[in-house]
Amino acid sequence: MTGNPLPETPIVMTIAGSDSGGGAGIAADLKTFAAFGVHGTCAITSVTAQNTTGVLKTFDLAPEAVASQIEAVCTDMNIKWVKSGMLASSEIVKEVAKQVKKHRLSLVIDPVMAAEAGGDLLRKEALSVLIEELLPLCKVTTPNASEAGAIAGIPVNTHEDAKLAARKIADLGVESVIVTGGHLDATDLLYESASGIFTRVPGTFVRGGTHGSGCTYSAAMTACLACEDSLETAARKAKEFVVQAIQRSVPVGRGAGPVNPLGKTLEEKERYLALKFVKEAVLILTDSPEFAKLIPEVGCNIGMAISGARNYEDIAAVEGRIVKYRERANPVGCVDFGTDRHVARVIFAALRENPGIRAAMNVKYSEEVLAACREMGLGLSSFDRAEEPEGVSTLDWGTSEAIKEYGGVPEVIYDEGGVGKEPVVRLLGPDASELAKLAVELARRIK
Ligand SMILES: Cc1ncc(COP(=O)(O)OP(=O)(O)O)c(N)n1
Ligand SMILES: Cc1nc(C(=O)O)sc1CCOP(=O)(O)O
Repeated sequence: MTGNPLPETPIVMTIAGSDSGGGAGIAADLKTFAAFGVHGTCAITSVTAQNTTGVLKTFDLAPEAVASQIEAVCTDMNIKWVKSGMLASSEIVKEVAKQVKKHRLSLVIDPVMAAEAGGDLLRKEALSVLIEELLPLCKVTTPNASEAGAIAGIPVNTHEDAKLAARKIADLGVESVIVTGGHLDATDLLYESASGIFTRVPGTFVRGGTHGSGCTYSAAMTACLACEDSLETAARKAKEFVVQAIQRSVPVGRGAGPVNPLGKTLEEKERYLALKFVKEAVLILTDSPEFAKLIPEVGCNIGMAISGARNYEDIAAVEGRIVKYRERANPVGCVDFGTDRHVARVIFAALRENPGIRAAMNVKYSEEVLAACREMGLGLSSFDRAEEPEGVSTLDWGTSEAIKEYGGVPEVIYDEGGVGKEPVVRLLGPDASELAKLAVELARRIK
């Protein structure tokens, strides 16, 4: 075969502790590496018994165990960029310095000292070893304000303090310093010692869900640098990445919620699948000559939600509905997110009861359609528009009423209409393409 070879996947490493709660340390780092599409490897320095409320115990590994892990990976794989996180003890810091020199690694240091929720992660006496032996070997270090203050020996409460601290840290022999701004405001400060230039990297301040954000930020920097981004580009991408990972934090545990580095990747996959299922459904409906007779006067739509859907933008459906034209079903517009309201309300009411029911569509009401549904063994429930209280959304209220009456989400929810309101039958199920097949089968059973 000829043609260009695929670009090599960069291989990176994290030298850090494990967090049993899955929020920080190597868990955050490896998820972040995966989200950036680089191959992540790890050398564990310490096993922490940790959760969202803090660090309960730490079990530091012997320096030889850390060295062995680095050796195993570096003698087998082509590694350039590595990051360090929790280094725990002077002995481990010294060993990591030895390995960085031996394997000529480009190092990003996240100078982890303590966990946000409480618990020391670097012994007091190890700080001077970190300052004297490891920091001079690194390309970039990413302290937060309090870590920058501890290294520089000054309190860091303002941007001017952060600038002074960054210069002092650079004077230790560090090429670039990024004082991350989560504790001051949302702005990070990047200092490049060769040029003496400061660059501000602004971000969005997000409250809560920040456990593991420092680890995620430095892992994102490492991944971007391994992909040959410039320092400033890497700093901007890492900032953007950490903000969206905090925004997607999942509420686990009773304390500081962990960041969710893979949240966006999974959401993108969900969006791809929802679009795919609805597009398949539209093809099934438009390819079937029988289906046209099930299209109501108001038109029909079919929609599917991504998992964890929160608003209309999380539901894919047909823009402008599906209408009957020349005795065939025709989509008016494209399948896209945020295009539908009615079917979306039905889906949201169903999701509240059963998160597995993600798709709905409406079809023409008739006694014959209801009889065919019963014949097919589908579960039916209904609501009466005459009983609708004032100030509610009909479909939100009506679907919930029908679900309550049925004791779960039925496959079919209908209403018999009202003054100026066409009666409608709605089909509900886990995915849009199966619903479309069901609708075609229903159409075949009626005249
Ligand atoms: C094992 C381990 N390593 C590092 C940290 C600190 O992580 P960080 O990203 O700074 O987040 P917080 O813990 O401060 O929320 C850790 N906790 N555990
Ligand atoms: C008009 C209508 N009524 C429905 C019902 O369930 O009562 S479903 C439906 C079609 C979907 O409409 P849109 O794409 O404008 O949200």
